[in-house]
Amino acid sequence: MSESASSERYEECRTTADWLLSSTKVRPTVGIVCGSGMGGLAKLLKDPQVFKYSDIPNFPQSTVHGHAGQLVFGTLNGKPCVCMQGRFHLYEGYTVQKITLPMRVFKLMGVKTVFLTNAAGGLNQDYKVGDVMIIKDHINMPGFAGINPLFGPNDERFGVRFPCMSDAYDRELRQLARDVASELGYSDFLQEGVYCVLAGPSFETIAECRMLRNLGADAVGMSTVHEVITARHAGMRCFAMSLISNMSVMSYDSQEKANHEEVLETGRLRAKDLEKLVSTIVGRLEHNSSS
Ligand SMILES: O=P(O)(O)O[C@@H]1C[C@H](O)[C@@H](CO)O1
Ligand SMILES: Nc1nc2[nH]cnc2c(=O)[nH]1
Repeated sequence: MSESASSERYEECRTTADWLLSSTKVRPTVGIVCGSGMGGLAKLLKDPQVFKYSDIPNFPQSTVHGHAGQLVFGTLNGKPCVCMQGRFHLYEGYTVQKITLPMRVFKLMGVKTVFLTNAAGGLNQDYKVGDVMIIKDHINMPGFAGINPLFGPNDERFGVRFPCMSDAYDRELRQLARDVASELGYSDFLQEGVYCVLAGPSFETIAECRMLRNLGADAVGMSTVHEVITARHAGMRCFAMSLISNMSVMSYDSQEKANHEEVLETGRLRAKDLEKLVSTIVGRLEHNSSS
């Protein structure tokens, strides 16, 4: 990508952010990205203002069942928020830069903290379906093949050329989440671990699951990491959680088969708990963080 193409990308994000800021009075400091089947979070926003992705300049469209495809502004527990009810994935055919455009738009709208949720397969055999895993670190598999949202000329208006990723998942927010989960009586299904992103859309083979587990991954999915890299590059704090929607198949004797319907069904079963967890954490942000 040339310098001028990089500059065009900045202008593209600026146009989108300006269009949104002129269309709503909400000035969000918190950005939320809903994972597969977890769009209900957006319904918690008070005085919601909804924009279909198809009406937002430069926004991609959601093509996946369980991702409604709209941006919702409002307040959550008193905090001005913008919530993506549906995200974009590499396997939909978008470039990694396009699927992460909303993070830069968040930044240009004034967002300080980003909350991300996703559905993921459980690789750690101590996990069970319905567990919620706070992400403490990630493995960016597409990154090993050169698929990184920061590839190409760096635009200093967003961030530095070589951003640190050892602090990608905010330590304070993870502690806050553990405290809130304990207060809500969620400790029995709370985990903390490493999320590995693959490009999808095919689910993993048994050999791939075993390899990922050996590499240190606790859960595997198809999202979040690109968004986190882009958000961290732009200086926003990140907190992310995986809902373990299915257990990865690790044995050749197993008859289990990963499928999207099970992913959405687990989302429905755990939806209320996830919503309560995220909204309570958001409500407490100012007591525990600078945002
Ligand atoms: O957007 P997320 O990461 O929650 O979506 C996961 C990964 C695939 O898009 C889909 C597979 O069921 O769910
Ligand atoms: N790659 C991957 N993504 C998922 N999203 C939800 N479950 C899974 C899974 O088992 N594997």
